[in-house]
Formats: sequence, C-alpha cells, structure tokens
Amino acid sequence: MDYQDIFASACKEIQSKTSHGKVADYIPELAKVNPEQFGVHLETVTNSGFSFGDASTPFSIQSIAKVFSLSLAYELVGERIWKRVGVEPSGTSFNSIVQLEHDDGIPRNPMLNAGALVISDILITQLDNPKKEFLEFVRLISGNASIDYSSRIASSEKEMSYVNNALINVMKYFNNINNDIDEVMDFYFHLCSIEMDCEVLSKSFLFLANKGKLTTTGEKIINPSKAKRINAIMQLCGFYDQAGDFSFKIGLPGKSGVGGGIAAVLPGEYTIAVWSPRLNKQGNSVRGIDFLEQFTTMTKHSIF
Ligand SMILES: NC(=O)CC[C@H](N)C(=O)O
Repeated sequence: MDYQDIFASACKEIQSKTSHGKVADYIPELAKVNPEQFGVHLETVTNSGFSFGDASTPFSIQSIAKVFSLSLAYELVGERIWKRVGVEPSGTSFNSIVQLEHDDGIPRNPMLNAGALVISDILITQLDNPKKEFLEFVRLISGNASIDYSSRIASSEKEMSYVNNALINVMKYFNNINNDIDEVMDFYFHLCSIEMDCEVLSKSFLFLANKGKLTTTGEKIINPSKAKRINAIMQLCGFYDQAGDFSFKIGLPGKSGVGGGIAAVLPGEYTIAVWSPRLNKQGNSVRGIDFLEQFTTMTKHSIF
C-alpha cells in the first residue's frame, strides 16, 4: 500500500479543522516547542518506511519511554513485576494521586507516572549502571546509536516535579519504592527526556509488532507472550483517561507522551509514530489522535 498518499489526504482532512489544544507548559522546556509542527512515520515489519511532514524532527518522547522501561523490567524480573504494579486502566490522569493511597501504594498500571516510577525503581535495583544500560537498551531496539537523554529537559522537569515527588513519597511510605527517592526520580526524569523523531520512534516500537523480536536482526527482546501483554496494557492504559476514546476511535494499542508524540502498533504489520505538540486536557496530542482516526478509518486497519 502507498501510505504516503493516505498520509497526505488524512492530513488535509484534519488540517481543515481548527487547531486547538496547547503545548505542555508544566515542564518549562516543552513550552518552547513550535506548536504547529506535525510529522508521521510508518515502518512495516518488513522494514519499509513511509514518512510525512516533520518526521525527522526530534522531540521529547516523554511518557512513550515508559513502554521501553516496562519492556526491559518485565524481561529482567518476569511475572514478579505484577506484585508491584497492576494492569488495570485507571480512568485518571497520568499524574493522578487519588487512587494511590486507596490502593496501598500499588499503581494501577505501568503507564501512569506512579507505575513508571515503580518500574524505574525496579530497573535501578536490577542494573549496575541504570541510566547507561537503559540507554543502551533503547539504542538497541531503535537501531540508532545516537539516541540520548536531554539533560536540559530532565532538569527542567526536575524543577517542577511537585506532583511526581508526592507520588513517589506515597509509594515509599507503602514500601513500594526500595531505592533512594532522588535516584529513582533522576532516572525517571532522564527516561522521559529521551529525544527521537517519528522515524526512530516507530522503529523502536517494531519489536512489539513482531512478537518481541527485532525486525532487522531477529534478535529476541522479549518473548511473544510478553509482547502480547505489553500491547494489551497499551490498549487499555496508554492514553490514561482517554484510553477508551483512543481504542474506540483508532483500535490500535498505543502510547502517548506530553511532548505530543504517539506511537501505535498493528501487530504483525507495522508501527506508526505521529507527533504534533498541541495537547488536549488528558495530555494527548490533539492532531495526533485526529490524524490516526482518519488514517485507520481510511485504511480500515484495526486489531478488532
Ligand atoms: N504523560 C506524560 O508524558 C508525562 C511525563 C512527564 N515526564 C511527567 O512526569 O509528568
């Protein structure tokens, strides 16, 4: 299929609508991004790529990186991971604190900030040099050795981390954080600060469309059962309190970040990464969701 033509007409369709939403401004560095940018890249499991718009402009992937940290932690500790974090959709915002006390410090799922903080704590326990080894993992799955953290974005987020600090303190109180709070926060801010463009982002998700193996070398990253489960978690939890709406409109597992990126997976076929910085009130890219709705409607692609 020639995806480029479909991208162009889906894009035309959404651009005729008024553009609304606003860039994330609670992380000062993210507020500086030009909100009008739009890019998309689709990469098939047979390694064909299709780009449109600002697909090679790097952006802050933010919470999309939670899928990478979950993948590595799940591979390292196996099913024990679910003693510390759940697999249920929360129906709450990404940084909500309301359920955490009620649930005795066990986050509903690993896509929430609280869940990703627990996963960060697990990785710090498991890895000798957590930031370095995690970056190596992301470089491996993306096939791109130049992927890096942005210390500028990590420290910008640290300055304004009041809610994330509250979340980690509640979990420490309930004995669900084993390492030093500052070390876990530092790891979490770095993982959120990773920058990628749409092309690299879609390639980084390909193992989830390919039963856990890299499509380039065949190397196993996780087994097929784990790949299925991570896709299931994305389907139910990847868009926080908009997860139902995303599933209803798009019908693919995916993950968003407050940098305006979205990565989605059609298992066995392709991954698609779209980026546009204006966010809705749930913290998800307005144009990204509009575009994916158009795209999946035009192609009739869905997991259902
Ligand atoms: N949804 C997101 O992308 C949120 C990630 C962001 N780093 C935060 O902790 O608030």
